Amino acid sequence: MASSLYFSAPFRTLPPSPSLPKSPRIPFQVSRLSHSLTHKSLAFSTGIRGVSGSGRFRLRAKASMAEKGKGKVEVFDSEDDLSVSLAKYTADLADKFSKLKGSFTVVLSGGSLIKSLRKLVEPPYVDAVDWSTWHVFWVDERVVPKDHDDSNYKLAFDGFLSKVPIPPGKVYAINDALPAEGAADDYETCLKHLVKSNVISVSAATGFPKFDLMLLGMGPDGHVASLFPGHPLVKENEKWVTFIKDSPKPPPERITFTFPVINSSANIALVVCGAGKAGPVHAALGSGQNSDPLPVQMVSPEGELVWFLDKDAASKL
Ligand SMILES: O=C1O[C@H](COP(=O)(O)O)[C@@H](O)[C@H](O)[C@H]1O
Repeated sequence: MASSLYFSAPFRTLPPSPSLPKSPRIPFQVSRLSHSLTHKSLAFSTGIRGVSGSGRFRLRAKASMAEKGKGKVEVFDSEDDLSVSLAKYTADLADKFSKLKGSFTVVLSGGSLIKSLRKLVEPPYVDAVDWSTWHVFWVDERVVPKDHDDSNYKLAFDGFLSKVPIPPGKVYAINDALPAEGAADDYETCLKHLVKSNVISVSAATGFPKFDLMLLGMGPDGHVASLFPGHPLVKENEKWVTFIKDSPKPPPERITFTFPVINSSANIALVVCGAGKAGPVHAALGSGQNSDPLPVQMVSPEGELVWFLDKDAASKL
């Protein structure tokens, strides 16, 4: 299973793996590629074939991927298979951090990511996870009321948070009564309080908050959070949380974590599905180089980066 690469201790409260859904990951070949990518000294240039339910595809990796620390790459036959593995990965990390320090700080995106978390709110995880230790944040949020259809909070509440017993006081939504700039400042102040009270760790390397896990989606243009290609916000390197009033994707007003915060994370999962996103995935993981990197290419955490791709998103690799 993917998670066995991370932890030697099994997730004790869960049933033994035979009763869990079988690993849907396109097996072995991709797993070997993934493993190799974590070894920076390993120089290789290889074409790797995997056979999925619906045909043959090819993954190609070069030494430069490993050297640049592009992370581990997991490719799944379908989005459904991906969601099974993402649930286990998230539950394992929650278990690890909760045992280590009594809490688990997790940052959500909006968009399709929330649907891909659906297996986490089903058995066995819904009953086995200790939800009381979770602290939930948003990597970006649209400046709309919390009950608005564009709200990332509403999306997460409807699809995830309303189904699990995370204490409401540990779910940190933005203040939707404030305009964009005020909401960003307010959220940053909230994070600073939580750092002071040791709920959120700090990166010794950067001084920015260090979340245990960020679950990031990616748009078809290669944006992550609300950091869009070519927008000056991608270069923000002092603020923790900033705002945008001219988002190319509606709604225009949003707040977003900055790259120094994103990249101080202990773990990042980049969850990407669909052929419409294959181009940016190729830009990030393929062998070519572009002079003006897409935001997704700027995701480079001090901890572990794992790509969860369905085979359509990986189709250009
Ligand atoms: O606007 C946003 O888009 C991205 C990507 O969304 P997706 O539906 O294409 O997966 C999302 O990660 C971000 O949180 C959201 O505000």
